[in-house]
Amino acid sequence: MTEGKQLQHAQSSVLDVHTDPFSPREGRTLVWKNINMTLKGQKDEPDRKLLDDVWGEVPAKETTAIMGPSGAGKTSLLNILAGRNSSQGRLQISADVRLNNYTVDPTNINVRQLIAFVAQDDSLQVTSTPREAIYFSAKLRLPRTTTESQLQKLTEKMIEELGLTKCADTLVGGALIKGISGGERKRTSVGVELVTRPALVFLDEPTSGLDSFSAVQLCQVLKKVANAGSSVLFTIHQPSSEIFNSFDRLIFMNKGRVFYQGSVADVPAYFAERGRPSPPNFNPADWIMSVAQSVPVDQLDADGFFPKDEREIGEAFEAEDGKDVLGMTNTRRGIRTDDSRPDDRSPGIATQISMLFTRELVNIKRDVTPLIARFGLTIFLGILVGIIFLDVGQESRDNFGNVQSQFGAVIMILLMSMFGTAQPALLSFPEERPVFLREYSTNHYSVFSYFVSRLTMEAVVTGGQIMVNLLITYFLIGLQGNFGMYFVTVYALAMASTALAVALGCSVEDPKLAQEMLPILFVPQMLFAGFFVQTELIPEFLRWARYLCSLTYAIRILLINEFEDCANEQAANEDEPNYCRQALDNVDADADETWWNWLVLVALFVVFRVMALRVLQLKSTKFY
Ligand SMILES: Nc1ncnc2c1ncn2[C@@H]1O[C@H](COP(=O)(O)OP(=O)(O)OP(=O)(O)O)[C@@H](O)[C@H]1O
Repeated sequence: MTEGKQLQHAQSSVLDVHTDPFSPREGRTLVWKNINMTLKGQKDEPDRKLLDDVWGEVPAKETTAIMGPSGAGKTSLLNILAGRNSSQGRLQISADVRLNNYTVDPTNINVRQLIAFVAQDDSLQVTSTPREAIYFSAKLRLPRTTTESQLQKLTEKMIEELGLTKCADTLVGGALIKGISGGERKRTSVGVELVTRPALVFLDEPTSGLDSFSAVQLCQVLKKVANAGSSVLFTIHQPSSEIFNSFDRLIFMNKGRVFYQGSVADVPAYFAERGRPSPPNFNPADWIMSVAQSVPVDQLDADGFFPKDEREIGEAFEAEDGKDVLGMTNTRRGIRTDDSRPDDRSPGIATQISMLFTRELVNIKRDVTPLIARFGLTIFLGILVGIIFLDVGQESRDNFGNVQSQFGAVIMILLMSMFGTAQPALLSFPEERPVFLREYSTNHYSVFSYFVSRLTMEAVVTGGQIMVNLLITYFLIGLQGNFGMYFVTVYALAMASTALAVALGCSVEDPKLAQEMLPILFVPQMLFAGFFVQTELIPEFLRWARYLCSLTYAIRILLINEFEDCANEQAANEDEPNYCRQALDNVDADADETWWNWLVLVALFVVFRVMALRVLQLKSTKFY
């Protein structure tokens, strides 16, 4: 070969490594023993052993299937190994799990991020297409040196291998948006994980919902991944004989115990030796399933099924000081091997934020109904309030009733903005939670990047919403305070309220529960703001709470903006009652302290945002 050709060859093989999802990789062997899972009985109930001394391994370069009757413990085992199940409540789990013979705690987020996990319920962004979902995963998880053209080629290859070409540009879809079929969604989830060339791949029932052709096609893809060096482990229900014979290894679970473990090729001999040979022309998978389900356990035990763990796996390696499992150094974004170079790092925070922000923009564009509803409602309520308080702001302020109506109009604008912006923020995270947790736990981006991209989007949408609200209400009502001051104050209140809403939203798992929490968000604000009940009438031990209510400060700033001039003018005429001053006094508004109100309003925004970020960080490491 000439020098030029050698160079060309070297360049093309470098390109292949980056564009081929099945390029060779260093494998990892996962070994486990003594996995027990017990459900503690209540009162006199006996304990229930759900997994009993389960042992096994997933060697590199092989596909291992977990099979067994319903309730045998397949999903429990897979979830324990993938760190998605741990002791809680009455459930007690103990396990000795080793990765390359280093003891690991699979629930540790750093270990979880080493495993590509495809869950049964695929949590994909509903407004993305399969092509976009796979590209998003590749872009954020592959080394930052991967070029755009390599990412595109890799994505296309993955789409082709998984038979997704026809639906590559159709939306994934969900409950309210029509999209690709369940099987296509499943294959997209698989593609999202495989595109990063992971060393460990776990899949929970990847073939369920697929037709037989697609199921075979998917198993071939998994086989290719294993051939490239990965360890592949998956649960499966009722495989056809073609699929069954395509696995390398089988772990057959029965009643929480290992019923068979070993090579698929050895299955017929194993059953024959124990007096249960598979009849000719019978799907071996169906046969072993029928033996496991129809023969009493005592009999199976006596026949020599349920093999004991006789492997000599020896002592686990000790992790070195300052290093985590596998002799790896723990870094901010997961575990990195010692020999990983700066170029191997996945993209930084700026790319993560820009990718997330762009996806959110596309999401809004494709699912525009919530945005239309949000702005539509703002316009409707703005017009309603504007008509009810039409020109009230222009009325003489020598009259108590007029000042009271003007006071009411300002409060209405603030309440409307607070409700209209905080409510969607409260509900949005619980809805996005499954996608966020999946992506975070598979190392797509940091919590901080997710948080900043969400905050930026919220800031833009909230700004627009407040502007629309004020353009209608301010002019219809005929308010006299400075318009710019109205905008910044209402905007600051909306951002502080959404900050609290986001903190609450991040702390609950269920969108319905988030809905139930709405009153907590608003009722205290209204109670402590001083316009329903005077502060002096609130029990002393509760008065401190008003300092936490952003509404209190926004009201003061806006009332000063609206009434301060008139309060000073009326003060010149000492014989007349000063209604503007009374309105300000009612809420303890003092023009000399405006800066203080601003300071607290901004501080509340910052404190609630940091609180939300912390809650999100804490919650994101738990994924069961
Ligand atoms: N958190 C839990 N609390 C109580 N029981 C549990 C829990 N998780 C699993 N189990 C019980 O453990 C047993 C094994 O459940 P698992 O979901 O692992 O079975 P499986 O083999 O995956 O079943 P299937 O094929 O039907 O999905 C079942 O009897 C189940 O009810």
